[in-house]
Amino acid sequence: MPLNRSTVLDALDAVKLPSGESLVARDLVRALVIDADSVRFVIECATPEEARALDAVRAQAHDAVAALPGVARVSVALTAHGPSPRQAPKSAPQGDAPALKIGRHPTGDAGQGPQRIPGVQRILAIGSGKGGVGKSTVSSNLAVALAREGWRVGLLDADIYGPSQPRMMGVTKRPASPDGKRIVPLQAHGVTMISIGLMLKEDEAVIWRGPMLMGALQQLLTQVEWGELDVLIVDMPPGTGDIHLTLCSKFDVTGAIVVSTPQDVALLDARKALRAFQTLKTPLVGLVENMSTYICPKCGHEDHIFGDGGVQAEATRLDLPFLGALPLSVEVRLAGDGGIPVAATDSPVADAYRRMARRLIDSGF
Ligand SMILES: Nc1ncnc2c1ncn2[C@@H]1O[C@H](COP(=O)(O)OP(=O)(O)OP(=O)(O)O)[C@@H](O)[C@H]1O
Repeated sequence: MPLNRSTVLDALDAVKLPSGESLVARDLVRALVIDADSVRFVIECATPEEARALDAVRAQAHDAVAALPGVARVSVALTAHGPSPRQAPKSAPQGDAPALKIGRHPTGDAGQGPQRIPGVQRILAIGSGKGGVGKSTVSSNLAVALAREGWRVGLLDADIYGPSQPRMMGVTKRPASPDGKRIVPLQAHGVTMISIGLMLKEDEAVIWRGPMLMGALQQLLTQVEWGELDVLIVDMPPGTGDIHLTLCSKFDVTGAIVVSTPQDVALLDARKALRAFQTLKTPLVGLVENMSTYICPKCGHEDHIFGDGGVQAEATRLDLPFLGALPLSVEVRLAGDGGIPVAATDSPVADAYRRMARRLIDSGF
């Protein structure tokens, strides 16, 4: 019997949960990677409590796969979608940083051209001209909205100097690195994610420049076990710099989205970000207007406090798709701070993200 995805899933189908259902029938198996004689996968539970209760199941799953002909190594990680209900995520990562040195000089691939990541269909960079316009908020919510539309989504927080995805996605667990080389990503709200913020030791400041920064990004892209993904969203640092250069020149980036608020000054900066992606020959997938209108939570009155329709007009001027406008809403901020992105809720803003995700999928980018 050849070792492949279906033989592994058949073996896992025989592993039963305490409820009597199989692991496969409950759809808990994620990020299955078969690499020659080694098999890796993740059992993703709904809550940390459920994950803790399944430790014995994890061991049975390990043994079931290890018993298959041709398997020499098995690695099984047990993760949860997100934090327990009612438990606010703590901002500092819990536990020790993984035994993996992150941050190094890039390894050479001179002359090979842009690299693809095995199993990853598309890489989508999300950038902005300046900080604070909501690029990370849009990245996490779009990731969740795409996952809710059925896509297999990865999220890489490449905002090296200000990683905010652990807080926004409610993840505080350290990623594991069983062999000091591969990094097992985390799961939250249906999204496979990693952030440089989860990889660093306590109090370790990132003071890297140039090559070290490029090497760290290269490690996160190539050493994380992303599994099969329809899209890997990369939350870029604001502005333009070494991370942009590395991502867009060394990797086969399918497209970029630029987020801006409607003010003229923000748009001026957004133009710089657009030009940087164009210079790097990264196709522009579209523009997003964040903090578009303000809806008063008390009276429902809608105000264009940062101006009106500026990003849409810019998209028309540049002949680029306009992917949508998102309101300035306290609910968005509270959701982000609480580790449950608004797109994971049933708020009207979640609907705006759902429409944006649909537009993106339908664009066939
Ligand atoms: N539509 C919105 N309504 C209300 N608050 C928002 C909205 N979008 C973002 N915010 C809040 O604004 C702050 C900045 O957002 P975010 O971190 O996403 O910006 P950013 O562009 O990624 O900034 P940086 O790159 O500097 O990290 C956060 O507190 C976030 O919760």
